[in-house]
Amino acid sequence: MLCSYMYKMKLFTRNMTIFKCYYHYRRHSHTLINYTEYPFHEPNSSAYQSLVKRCRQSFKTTGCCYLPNFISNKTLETILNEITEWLNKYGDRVFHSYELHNLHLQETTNTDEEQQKSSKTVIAYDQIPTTSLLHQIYQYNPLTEFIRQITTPETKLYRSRDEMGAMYVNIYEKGNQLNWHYDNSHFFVNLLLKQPSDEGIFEYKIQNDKIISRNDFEARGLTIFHGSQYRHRVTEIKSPKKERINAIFTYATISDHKLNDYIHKKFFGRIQKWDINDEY
Ligand SMILES: O=C(O)CCC(=O)C(=O)O
Ligand SMILES: [Fe+2]
Repeated sequence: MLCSYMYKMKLFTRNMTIFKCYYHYRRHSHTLINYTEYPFHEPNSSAYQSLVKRCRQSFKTTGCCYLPNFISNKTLETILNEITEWLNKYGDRVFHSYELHNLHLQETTNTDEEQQKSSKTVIAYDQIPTTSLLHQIYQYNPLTEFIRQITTPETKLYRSRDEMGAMYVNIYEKGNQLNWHYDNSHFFVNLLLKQPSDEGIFEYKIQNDKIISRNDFEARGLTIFHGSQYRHRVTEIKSPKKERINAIFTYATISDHKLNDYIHKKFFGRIQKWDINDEY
């Protein structure tokens, strides 16, 4: 009797262990982020701690921390399908921006100033459904905490509250580029979703105007870049069949960060918030 009871208990414990392993596997294998390389779910682990250290060091000394294979192939595929769906639905209501600007992304005022030409298509935050994978990644608290530890470990960091600029998707097609500039925000976080190997390349200038060309950047990679300190650009897409797609995640050290109407008009082509419910 006792023996049979103990046997059942043993079986139960074994099944529980199998279930726990399976649950852990499901949770962490079929999720958004590549948890094997980026163990955000185990912030106390030495693997996580050394990732933070390495990335912080790289951001501080070179202005750039690049995390290849940040999301899985499956996540990428779903995100790209979602973007195609939005583009089909929204048609020409996404913003195609054409800009002449100076190095600080302002309108050029005097004729001596070098004029920079930029153009791209933008899907704004209020056009991105809350159910989308991009939204889930942006809203993932451990990612925000990681970004804080890399960029501003001495202060708090919040996701932006801006209706259009908190997170947005940039699409560069033939003739598009983002010319040399410094960002208004301290840094940017960029999830690459499509990257041709030889066009639409992210470049930045370091000491003595030396240009660093990041030909090594690939779709699925995440970049944290000190855009207020380093002049940077995305080179022109020249071929008709190539495109570069990326999502920008915006953070701020204040809890209610919002852009003004002028910036909304300039970068998103409108002042009025998009009512996503009207479009479905
Ligand atoms: O699209 C990129 O990779 C760079 C974007 C950028 O420089 C910016 O949003 O300020
Ligand atoms: Fe920038």
